[in-house]
Amino acid sequence: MKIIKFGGSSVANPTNIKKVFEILHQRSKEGEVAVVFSAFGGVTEVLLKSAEKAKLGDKSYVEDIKLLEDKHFEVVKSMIPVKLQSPVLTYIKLRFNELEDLFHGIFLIKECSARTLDYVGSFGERLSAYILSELLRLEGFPAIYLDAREVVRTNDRFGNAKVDFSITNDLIQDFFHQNPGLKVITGFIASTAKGETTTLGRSGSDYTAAIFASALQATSLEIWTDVSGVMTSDPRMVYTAFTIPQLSYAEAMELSHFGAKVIFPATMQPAMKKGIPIYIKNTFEPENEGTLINNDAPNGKIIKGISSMSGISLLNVEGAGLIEVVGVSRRVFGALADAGVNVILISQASSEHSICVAIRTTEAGLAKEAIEREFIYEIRNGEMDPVAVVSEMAVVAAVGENMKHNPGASGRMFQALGRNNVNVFAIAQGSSELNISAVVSQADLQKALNALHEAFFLSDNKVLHLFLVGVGLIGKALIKMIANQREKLQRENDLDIQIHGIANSRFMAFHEDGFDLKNCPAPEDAPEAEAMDLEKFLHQMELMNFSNTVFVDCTASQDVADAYERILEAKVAIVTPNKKANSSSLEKYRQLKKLAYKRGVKFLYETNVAAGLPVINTLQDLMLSGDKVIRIEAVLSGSMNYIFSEFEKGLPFSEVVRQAKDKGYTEPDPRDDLSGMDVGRKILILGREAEQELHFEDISIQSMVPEDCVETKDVEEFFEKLKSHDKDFEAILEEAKSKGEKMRFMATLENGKAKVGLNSLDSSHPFYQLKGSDNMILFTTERYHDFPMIIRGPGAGADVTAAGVFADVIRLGNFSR
Ligand SMILES: NC(=O)C1=CN([C@@H]2O[C@H](COP(=O)(O)OP(=O)(O)OC[C@H]3O[C@@H](n4cnc5c(N)ncnc54)[C@H](O)[C@@H]3O)[C@@H](O)[C@H]2O)C=CC1
Ligand SMILES: N[C@@H](CC=O)C(=O)O
Ligand code: NA
Repeated sequence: MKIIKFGGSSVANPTNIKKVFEILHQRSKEGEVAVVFSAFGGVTEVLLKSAEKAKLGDKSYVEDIKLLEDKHFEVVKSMIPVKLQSPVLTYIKLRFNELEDLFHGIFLIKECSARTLDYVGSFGERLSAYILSELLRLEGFPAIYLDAREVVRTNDRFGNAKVDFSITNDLIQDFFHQNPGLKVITGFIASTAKGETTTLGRSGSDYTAAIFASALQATSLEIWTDVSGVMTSDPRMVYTAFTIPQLSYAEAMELSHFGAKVIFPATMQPAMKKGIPIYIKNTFEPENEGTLINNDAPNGKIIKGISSMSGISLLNVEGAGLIEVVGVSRRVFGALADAGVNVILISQASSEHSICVAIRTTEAGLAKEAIEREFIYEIRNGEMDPVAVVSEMAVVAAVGENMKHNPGASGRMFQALGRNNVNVFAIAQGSSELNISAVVSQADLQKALNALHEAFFLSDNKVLHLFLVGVGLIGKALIKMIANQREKLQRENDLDIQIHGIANSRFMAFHEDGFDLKNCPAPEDAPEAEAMDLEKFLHQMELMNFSNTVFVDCTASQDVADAYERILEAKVAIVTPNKKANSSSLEKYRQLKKLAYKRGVKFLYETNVAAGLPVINTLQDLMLSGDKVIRIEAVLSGSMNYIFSEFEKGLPFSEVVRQAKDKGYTEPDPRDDLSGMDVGRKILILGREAEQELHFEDISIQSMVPEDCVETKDVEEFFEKLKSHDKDFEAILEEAKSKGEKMRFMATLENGKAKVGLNSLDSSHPFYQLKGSDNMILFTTERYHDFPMIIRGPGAGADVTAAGVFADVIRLGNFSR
């Protein structure tokens, strides 16, 4: 015998009911079944609310009841042939006549006792199970309607009655013995010995099913609902949550105690006692295996699920007067119990200085008052502080039997929370080691759940959540590279990269699950694109509150760079090719580094200098290993090197500058390159990385921008004007040529002073050989003294730059968890 229970959503309308029949056809082929039904979706709520309305003298209950009647009529009219409808419609009509009388009575006397309310509530299941039994007969099942009030005996605690199992079991067994056929049972309702109607409380229909399963020694109990079993976490907050295939009874109890409201622990009790396996299945996705709850859930992962509870407040009872005083906790919890406050979590440190309890925020005022009343004298005498209440809290809990055998569970849990900047306010773990709970702020809940979910379930895959500002040349190339490498990274590096936010200077867009990177839209073409607003962009990034969030700045914008402090402060890592932050004031540069360190996040900017060439990392390694930089000589501009080496071939200067821009070597505004500003910024950054106190004013820069080209209204006009100077540049070229030399735009740094400008070099100089967008950096240090360390290669362009940014992102993967 198998007991199968369908919830309200499974029988909410004819379409759903047909799905239920398919399942029952299939199940009854496998052996004997009995079926328990809830009321049609939403019916019980309306009944109870209408009773409340009637009690308050609100006549609109009449319409509510009429609508309910229609709802039931409709099911019959659409599912039963006209000729056969009459007796079923009559049954419904009679029940609603009864209901009308009942409500009229409530309306008149303005009173509705718990007993009456149970009677009102019983109509939902009585109607649904009766109608469904008739429908099942038409479907060819030998269906027998069973009003559970005939067999389930309870005491008279109306609203939440206690079952008398010895009588109930006998009655159920007798009924089944005497009535062969498919029993179609009303969930939720029962009766007292005197025949008064009672109900079984929250999730009462599940309980009914478990009672029958237990009485009949069923082989299994199936609970069919609208979700595919118990999930690893709340899928509305954790998009990667998945169905847990198997749970032990204890694990299911722990999980459902918190967020996972698929089953209600008490309802499992009768089935659990008999060791009957419980399946949680989805009526709308019957092929999904769902969750099996039984005694021998295999222990694979360290934990089975992560649940949560919102709307929590923390009460802190604290004071020197508590130390080594016996009976304090009895008084605290006694006061709370007397006030009817439910305690969700308790934590007391061994110093005994404070006791901390988590309760529902709705009960916080009451709780504070109750404790302060109890300790009125201690508080007056200053032995104890007034009770501190912190609201807007939530509880997250990692649940699983396997934690008993795994010392690393709490380490992993708190590491994941800490790394993601989730502050933990209180911790509790029972000695059963089935559950570790932490109290966090409500604002951090989603991040906490995701961080834990990743740490425990996706541990084979770290996920970086990117927010990319500046989808220009470099930004686009970066997206393409990530798209192409993503699978390999997942497979071979256990790393996944998702992009949740994209922006250019005009538009921004977001995607909860991450954009489809193979077909990533431009920000302006993305669904729900909106005008770019940096403040809003950051706010949205913070709201999404992912673990391992990375802000990628591929703009050349000062405004974006100015936001880095705030971003690091929020424990979000930054990767950027934008030089503006590191080349602003020395204090700012130092402050950003300090902040990143303090907040435990990375700020990576390898592409600030020489694009993807490993210059910054190399210099940092030299410094960390104790070397000292004596001199840096470098060609640091890909565009300037391209311009001056291509120019030799005979094209007009302005034309070559345009080519450099078209090839993606220049800054968004090529005057930044020609003016030496870009190289100035780079040598400044190198100097600072070499631990020198370098300010921008310490750099002398020779600009190559003719005076009348400085103030042009846009880049086009600049190119126009530049043409008129082609002759001047040719003259410079001729002079170098006449000496057998080449022009190189260089930067040098020595003795705390930096110089940037055009030099004419003979063939003995290492820079003489440079071609195209090449950069070359010579580090003369204490260790590399006689011969400098040399780094050379293309130092500008979309691919080499995006690749450098990408490498920084991948590097972050090594730090994250
Ligand atoms: N092109 C190259 O070879 C190299 C470039 N870089 C740096 O990479 C950065 C990007 O360069 P490119 O992609 O070539 O420039 P780009 O002009 O093609 O792209 C810049 C993007 O940033 C967006 N943007 C500008 N201000 C913005 C703001 N306030 N908010 C949002 N978006 C904004 C623009 O709309 C554009 O989409 C620059 O900082 C540049 O110095 C670094 C190394 C090499
Ligand atoms: N415009 C720069 C590239 C970015 O740093 C260059 O030409 O080197
Ligand atoms: Na670099």
